[in-house]
Amino acid sequence: MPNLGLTVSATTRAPRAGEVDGVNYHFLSEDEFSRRIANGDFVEWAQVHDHRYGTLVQEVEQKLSSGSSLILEIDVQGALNVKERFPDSILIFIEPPSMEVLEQRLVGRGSETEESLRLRLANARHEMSLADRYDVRLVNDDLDAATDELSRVLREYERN
Ligand SMILES: Nc1ncnc2c1ncn2[C@@H]1O[C@H](COP(=O)(O)OP(=O)(O)OP(=O)(O)O)[C@@H](O)[C@H]1O
Ligand SMILES: Nc1nc2c(ncn2[C@@H]2O[C@H](COP(=O)(O)O)[C@@H](O)[C@H]2O)c(=O)[nH]1
Repeated sequence: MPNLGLTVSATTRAPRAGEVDGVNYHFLSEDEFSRRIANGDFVEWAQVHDHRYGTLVQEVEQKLSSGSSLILEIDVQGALNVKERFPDSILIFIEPPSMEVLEQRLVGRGSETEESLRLRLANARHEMSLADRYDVRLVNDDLDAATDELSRVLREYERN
């Protein structure tokens, strides 16, 4: 398995129950996020759903300097920007088995209002319409099977 580092993004979204600052995200105020943009601190950032999310240059440099390849878990806008800036990057589109299953999962998480649930589902539909711009598509039905498939894809790209 390749040596992989997962970057911790910055976001203006409020932490969910159990989320820890610096582990799940760097949780920033709107002002701080704007200041970081002006400072050139982001490799990419995007407005996703109702909040801003971005990949910090510092996170990327830190992980790369430790010899890791990087995984960015980011939205479609961010992914396409990264591909343009780093053409060697591999875009893997991880999709739910169906919109119904995605809705059940989001409702089960208990994190969304009716309004934010509708917004996330509409955005998911839009993101899925762009999935053919990705290098690989992977259906996340059974979690263990999807994890195995992701490992297989990563190993395959590591070899090439
Ligand atoms: N294979 C799976 N089986 C069961 N539940 C899953 C599986 N994969 C993800 N989930 C759960 O589904 C919910 C939604 O996950 P997902 O990553 O799609 O959410 P999200 O990050 O909010 O989506 P988005 O990228 O659209 O913002 C989470 O609670 C997650 O734990
Ligand atoms: N363009 C970016 N998108 C990001 C980044 N970090 C996360 N995300 C995407 O945001 C949504 C919502 O995430 P959630 O934690 O609120 O459910 C999801 O699609 C993430 O992939 C980022 O740094 N840049």
